[in-house]
Amino acid sequence: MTQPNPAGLEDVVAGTSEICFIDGKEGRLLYRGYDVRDLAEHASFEEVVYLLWHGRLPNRAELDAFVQQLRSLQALPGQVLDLIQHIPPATHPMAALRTAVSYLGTLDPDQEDQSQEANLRRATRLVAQFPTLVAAIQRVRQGKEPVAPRRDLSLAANFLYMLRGEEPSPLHADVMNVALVLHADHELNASTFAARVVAATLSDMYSAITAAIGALKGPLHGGANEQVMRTLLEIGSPDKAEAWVKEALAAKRRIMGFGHRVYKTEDPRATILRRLSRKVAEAAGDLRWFEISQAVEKVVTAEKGLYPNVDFYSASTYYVMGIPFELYTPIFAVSRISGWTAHVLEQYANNRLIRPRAEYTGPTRREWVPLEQR
Ligand SMILES: CC(=O)SCCNC(=O)CCNC(=O)[C@H](O)C(C)(C)COP(=O)(O)OP(=O)(O)OC[C@H]1O[C@@H](n2cnc3c(N)ncnc32)[C@H](O)[C@@H]1OP(=O)(O)O
Ligand SMILES: O=C([O-])CC(=O)C(=O)O
Repeated sequence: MTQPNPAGLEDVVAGTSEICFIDGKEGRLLYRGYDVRDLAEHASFEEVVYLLWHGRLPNRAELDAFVQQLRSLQALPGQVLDLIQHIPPATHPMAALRTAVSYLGTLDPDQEDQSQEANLRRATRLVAQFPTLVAAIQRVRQGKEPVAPRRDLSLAANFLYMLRGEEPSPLHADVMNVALVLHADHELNASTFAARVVAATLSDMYSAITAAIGALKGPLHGGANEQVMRTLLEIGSPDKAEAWVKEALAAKRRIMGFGHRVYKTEDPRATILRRLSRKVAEAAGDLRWFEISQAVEKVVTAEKGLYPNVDFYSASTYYVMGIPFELYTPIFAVSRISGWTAHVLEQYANNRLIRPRAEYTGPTRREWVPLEQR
C-alpha cells in the first residue's frame, strides 16, 4: 500500500477533471478555463451552467434554447408540493431539500435509463427545479402558499420572485445572478467529492445529489454562510466585533466564513462578494452588517492570518436583501447543483469505482472472550 495520506486528504489529488481549476496560492478560480471574475462580470448563471456541462460557452441560439428548456422544466410535480406540505416547519430547509430531491428521484420520468442523454436531461431538470424547490420549502415553512415559477424571468430573478411573491429589483436580480455564478463549482470540495463517490458506484444521479446536499449542509462546508450571519447578529455592532472575535479565538472557537483548505490567500469569490455586500448595503441605506463584517475580517486577519472564504460576505449580502439566514446554504445548493451534476456527468463518462484504503490503527490480534467472562 502507498504511504498514509494526510488528515482530511489535504492536497491529495484524488482524480482528474476538466471542469474547474483552483490556484490556491494566487487566489484564482477558473471554470473550464474562464476566470470566475470575468464570468461574474459578464455571464448569466444559465450560461455558466451550459459552460460547466458542455465545456464551452453557448452561442446565442444555444443559450436561448437552453434558457427556454430550463424555464419549461421549473414547475414541481404535484406530489413534491404535497410532500413539502408534510415536512415539519421546524425542519432545516437543507434537510427538507435533501428529502425533496430524494423524492424527486422516485418520480423521475427517465427511471431506468442511465444513458448520458438521460443523465443530462436529469441534470437540466434539477437545475431548473432547485430554485422552485427552495422557494416552495421556505414559503410553506412560513405558512404561505408556494408561488408558481414565471417563464419570463432569469433563473436568479425567478428564484427571488418565487421566494418573495414579487419581482425583485434589477439590483437584487443582478446580485443573485452573480452569487449563483460564484458558487457554481469548486473542484473536489467535500460535497462534489461525495457526489462523485456515489456516482462512481454507478448509482443514480439523485442518490449522488442527495449525498452532496448532505455534505454541503455541514458548517465546515456550505453551512458556514448561515453561521456567519448568526455570528454577525450576535455581535450586533461594529464596535463589539474585536472583543467578540478575540474571545472566540481565545476559547479556540472557529470564526465561520474564514479559512480554506485550498486558498492560502483571499478566495477570489470573497473579493467579489465583499463588493456586492457593500453595494446592496449602500442601496438599502443599511451598512451595519457590512461594517460588522469588515470589523470581524480585520481582527481575524490580524490575529490568525486567515482570509474570508465564499461564505463570509454572502451572508451580509443576502441579509440586506431580506433573505432569512436558514436559506443561505440552500441558495448555495441552487447554484452548486450545476457543478455537482457536471461532475457526476464527468464521472459517468469515464468511470472507475472510488475506493481508497485506510491505514489501520486498531489492535491486530485479540483473543475471543466468551460473553460470560467479559
Ligand atoms: C464553501 C466552503 O466550504 S468554504 C469553507 C466554509 N467553512 C468555514 O468557513 C468554517 C470555518 N473554517 C474552517 O473550519 C476551516 O478553515 C476549514 C474547514 C474551511 C478548512 O480547514 P482545514 O484546511 O482542515 O484547516 P484546519 O481545520 O486543519 O485548521 C488549521 C488551523 O487553522 C485554524 N483555523 C482554520 N480555520 C479557522 C477559523 N475559521 N477560525 C479559527 N481558526 C481557524 C485551526 O484552528 C487550525 O489551527 P491549529 O493548527 O492551531 O489547530
Ligand atoms: O472547495 C472547498 O473545499 C469549499 C469551497 O470553497 C466550495 O465548495 O466552494
